Amino acid sequence: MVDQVFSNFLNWTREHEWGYPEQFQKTLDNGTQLTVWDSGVLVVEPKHTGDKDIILSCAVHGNETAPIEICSDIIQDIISGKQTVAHRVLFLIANPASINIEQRFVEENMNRLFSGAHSQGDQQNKERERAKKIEGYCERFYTSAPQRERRRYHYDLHTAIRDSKREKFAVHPFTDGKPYHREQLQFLLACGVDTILLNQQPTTTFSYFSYNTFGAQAFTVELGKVKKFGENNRADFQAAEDTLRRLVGEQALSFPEFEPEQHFMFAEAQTINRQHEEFELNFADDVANFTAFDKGDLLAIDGGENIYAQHDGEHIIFPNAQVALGQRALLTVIRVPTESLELV
Ligand SMILES: O=C(O)CCC(=O)N[C@@H](CCC(=O)O)C(=O)O
Ligand SMILES: [Zn+2]
Repeated sequence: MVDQVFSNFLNWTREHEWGYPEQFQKTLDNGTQLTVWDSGVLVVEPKHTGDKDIILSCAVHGNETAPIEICSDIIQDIISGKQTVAHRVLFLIANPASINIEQRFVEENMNRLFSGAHSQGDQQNKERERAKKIEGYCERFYTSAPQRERRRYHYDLHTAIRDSKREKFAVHPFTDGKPYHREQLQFLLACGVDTILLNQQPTTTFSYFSYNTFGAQAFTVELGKVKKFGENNRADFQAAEDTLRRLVGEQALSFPEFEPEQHFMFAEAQTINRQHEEFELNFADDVANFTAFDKGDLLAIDGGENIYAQHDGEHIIFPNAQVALGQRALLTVIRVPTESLELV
């Protein structure tokens, strides 16, 4: 079995879509230790590890294939010795069953199940069980690091359902007053991500969980548009892949000098949760993310209640009228000057 696990970790993971009860280990010729905690859960530890503990996750949504291809390629290059490893890394292929059915999720959107949401209410399903286990793997990974100063990172890689006027963007979890990190903005810029959405309230997303629970620098990173396996133009993702490989493989990353005008920051204006079966968006399915509306424009009708833009230049993100009741059907954001933010 161990040969199967490491010869193609993604394929083996997909064959055991809801988990695998045994662990596997392998030590590479260069001394790097590989430990499989579960299907889709791989810990990589170099012999002399640097000070970063990095989580790279993909397939929280199973039809977002480009991040899965990127993670799989990096994993296989680590196993073959082609990709160097300077820091501890936890790779998570979060929802393999949803990959297998080529859908965003099987029963329930996994990216609404973190920070304990998996155990709230009466509902039980495999995505809830998996989200709970994933929380445990993150805790085990961050807390089993060597006892010296550590820096924690988590990039949760996604692609978006709609086209986007700003192709690559990241969601920064709610900070509750803590400052933003210039180094992270520079890292994301090197990935080709020049646009950051600043959440203004806690969420039950994976990146908020890592940020809030473990103090990790954590982001949901939207790298492009949802496509099927094999249909992604990998050149569109090259900067992101190269930068993730540098993060894993180099002791310290250096970036060009921070220039505020290179970063496009947007603050959450409204989060519109669907409250009624009768819910409609007041714009077409092909209206792209980051399309701007003006104050007073009708955005959605929820059970007879009209929901309007509250600002000029209010940009729509992630519109989806089909979400489950109570879940986010639309996020709106407004541009904020980078200089107005507290940056360290
Ligand atoms: O394109 C869409 O509508 C959804 C893309 C996606 O999966 N986005 C994440 C964002 C998570 C966050 O707000 O941090 C999601 O909706 O789970
Ligand atoms: Zn997603």
